[in-house]
Amino acid sequence: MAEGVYHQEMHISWQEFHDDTRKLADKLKYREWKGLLAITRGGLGPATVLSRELDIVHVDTVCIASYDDEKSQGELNLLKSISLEDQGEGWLVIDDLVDTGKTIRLVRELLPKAHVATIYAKPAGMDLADTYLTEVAQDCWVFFPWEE
Ligand SMILES: O=P(O)(O)OC[C@H]1O[C@H](OP(=O)(O)OP(=O)(O)O)[C@H](O)[C@@H]1O
Repeated sequence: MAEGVYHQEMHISWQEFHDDTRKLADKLKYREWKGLLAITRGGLGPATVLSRELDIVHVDTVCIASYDDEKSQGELNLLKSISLEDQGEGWLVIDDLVDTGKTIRLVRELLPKAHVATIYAKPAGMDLADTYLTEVAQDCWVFFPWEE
């Protein structure tokens, strides 16, 4: 593990990811969504499951890169933005994790009325997610199955 702010790690299996994303979907079934936006790349896996669970066919991406391989976050790089009517009202944005909240802050600037959901949330950024499933300690680095 890299030195610095991370002192623990958590490895999520494909089964755990699938189970957790279905539980997140249950929290999001209270309304119809106009569409689903995945924040790349971490939101792509959850978007596959959510689009089925919530029966959303209109799926698009907001492409943002930040962390490098050394677990340090560089400047956010907005590779593909999106423009929606009504400031994103009625749209669901999905990411795997909110950590510092920098990524979601940028998405909220683009789509202030969209509903932002993540499966996992760390304390520093959790208030920026409208819905999340599970809190993770700030000093824990999460490994997703698609990264192993
Ligand atoms: O709350 P923050 O501190 O902004 O961190 C969370 C973001 O970091 C990860 O993406 P990353 O930039 O590593 O890119 P990836 O999804 O391509 O792995 C994750 O998928 C979130 O998008």
